[in-house]
Amino acid sequence: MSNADMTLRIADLTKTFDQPGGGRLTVLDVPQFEIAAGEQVALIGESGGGKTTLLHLIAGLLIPDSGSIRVAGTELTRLSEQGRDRFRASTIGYVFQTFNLLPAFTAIENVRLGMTFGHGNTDSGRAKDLLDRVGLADRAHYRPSQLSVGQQQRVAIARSLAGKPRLLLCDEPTANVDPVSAENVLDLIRTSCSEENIAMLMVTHSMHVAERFDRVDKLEQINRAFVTSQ
Ligand SMILES: Nc1ncnc2c1ncn2[C@@H]1O[C@H](COP(=O)(O)OP(=O)(O)OP(=O)(O)O)[C@@H](O)[C@H]1O
Repeated sequence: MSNADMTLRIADLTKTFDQPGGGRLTVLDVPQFEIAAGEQVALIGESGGGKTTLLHLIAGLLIPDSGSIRVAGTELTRLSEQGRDRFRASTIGYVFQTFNLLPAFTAIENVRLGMTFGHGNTDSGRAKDLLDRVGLADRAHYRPSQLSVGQQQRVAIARSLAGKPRLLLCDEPTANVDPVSAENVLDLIRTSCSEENIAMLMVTHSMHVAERFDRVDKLEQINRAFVTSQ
């Protein structure tokens, strides 16, 4: 496929960390990893293998030792830290296992924050639509502590979509919610990405989640470095 058809294109990526006992640990050595526009990919792998590290690199929260990371045609490794922050806000959505909502703000304010970082001004209509889409129109003015855990995760999903990202990164988004909410969360993310043609990479430990995806990649298959904490 051509560059234009690829939302994510990684080449010859390496990432090492200092080890507490001295020396450096190579966590990632990925010759090639690509996600096409609108494609949905589940990433599975052993604990400590480097899945979260890979998501952080793609989000520009970490920088690699070497290699190339292109997201929607932009080479992240050429951007400054500020440039990466700006690019992330406008182009990448991130759903965390632990939601990361701001406790002092209501549901709708949390969703709007996903836009302020991206475009400077907020679109109240879209924030409302997103809360409606995740089934929380009647909870718009509740703070996170006044919401159930599953509802908090749905607010976090609405926030991640607020800036109209091209790529959504999800790190175990169903790990902390009950099985019924997990199904809802998964459906919601997948449907929202399909509707807005957002490419998506979801890290999961759950085979139940992974088997819902057409494409399931094992980190061990794309990563020549092999690290495990088990
Ligand atoms: N800042 C850091 N400094 C040193 N080592 C680190 C750092 N961050 C991660 N590592 C190491 O990198 C490896 C990969 O960690 P990472 O969190 O990416 O794994 P993971 O596949 O997401 O694991 P899990 O499935 O358990 O969440 C681990 O061995 C970890 O100890």
